[in-house]
Amino acid sequence: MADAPRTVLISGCSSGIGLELAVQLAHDPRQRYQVVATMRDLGKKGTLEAAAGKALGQTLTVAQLDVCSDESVAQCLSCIQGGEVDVLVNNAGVGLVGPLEGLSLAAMQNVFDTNFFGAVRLVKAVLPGMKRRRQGHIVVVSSVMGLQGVVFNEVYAASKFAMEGFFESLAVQLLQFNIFISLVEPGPVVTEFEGKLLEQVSTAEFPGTDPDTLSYFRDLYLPASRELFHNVGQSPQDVAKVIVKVIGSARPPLRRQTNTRYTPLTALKAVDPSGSLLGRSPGGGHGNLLQ
Ligand SMILES: NC(=O)C1=CN([C@@H]2O[C@H](COP(=O)(O)OP(=O)(O)OC[C@H]3O[C@@H](n4cnc5c(N)ncnc54)[C@H](OP(=O)(O)O)[C@@H]3O)[C@@H](O)[C@H]2O)C=CC1
Ligand SMILES: CC1=C(/C=C/C(C)=C/C=C/C(C)=C/C=O)C(C)(C)CCC1
Repeated sequence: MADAPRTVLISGCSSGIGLELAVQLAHDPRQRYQVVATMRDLGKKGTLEAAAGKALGQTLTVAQLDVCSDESVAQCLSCIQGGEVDVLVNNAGVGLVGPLEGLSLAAMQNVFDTNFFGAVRLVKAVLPGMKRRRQGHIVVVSSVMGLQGVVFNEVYAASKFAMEGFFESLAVQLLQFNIFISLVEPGPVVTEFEGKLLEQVSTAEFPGTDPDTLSYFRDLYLPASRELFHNVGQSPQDVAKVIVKVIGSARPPLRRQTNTRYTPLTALKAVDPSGSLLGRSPGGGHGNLLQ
């Protein structure tokens, strides 16, 4: 007899990786999953529902969840049968880019509240149940920026480093409960993520930033970043496919990068302790970004 389907709770399913992952899991040919696809604003559920098609109401349900709110998390879990989540996917996330002097502390705190504390809040809510049942899987959509800092992404990278440190630490004590943690580390992915950042940058004035830094950001970083997304950016479908494999694995990996074309950059730390290679632009198109 087939095993009962596993309940998978995913945050941030209004677009991008979360949406694709929810749809792929819900269409699993062996129907191994009951997907609770969540988003903070249910007004955006149309795209997901259309992509889910016949799976909607069968293997996929949509629920409200703002990872920054205790009440919203409690309310969402109370709607899941028995409150039991077998697989939690911490996917919701926001970016922040630009010269540090021009970014407000409130904007930086929002990045940590969403990316780091949002994931911690959800884990605290589902972990007691997983421990009681002595099984579970927590998947974290981290980033290559959780392994390697990137110029003008200081706060976003710090939030992903924080996730890496937190979940790597937690993974050890959970092994005795048969609970696995997997940090998935995509490189650039072509989703609304980049568009949201570019929109934020196009209207931002970055007050208090000197002209040299502003020109470094606008004339060197932004074109190089666009080029990188264009040249090595993955589709959310491809990233979701990797996550589906990780979820389906009998012995899930602690870390999984999704883009082999980006991997050399994440190896810099190990091969170049001097830091002198860090500023070299891939392809040489923009010279050395640090000097
Ligand atoms: N795109 C990329 O290049 C990369 C992305 N990542 C990571 O992948 C994850 C998904 O991003 P991606 O699909 O690319 O981008 P999208 O912008 O398409 O998706 C982000 C999702 O997170 C949601 N979200 C934001 N804040 C909250 C919140 N407080 N509560 C619940 N949901 C929230 C958004 O909802 P809403 O629509 O309401 O804003 C949206 O559904 C993020 O963690 C990101 O850091 C990692 C590596 C690369
Ligand atoms: C590494 C690197 C660059 C930018 C990388 C970027 C922009 C990566 C984006 C990754 C994302 C979006 C991860 C999301 O979590 C530059 C500046 C092009 C050149 C110097 C080396």
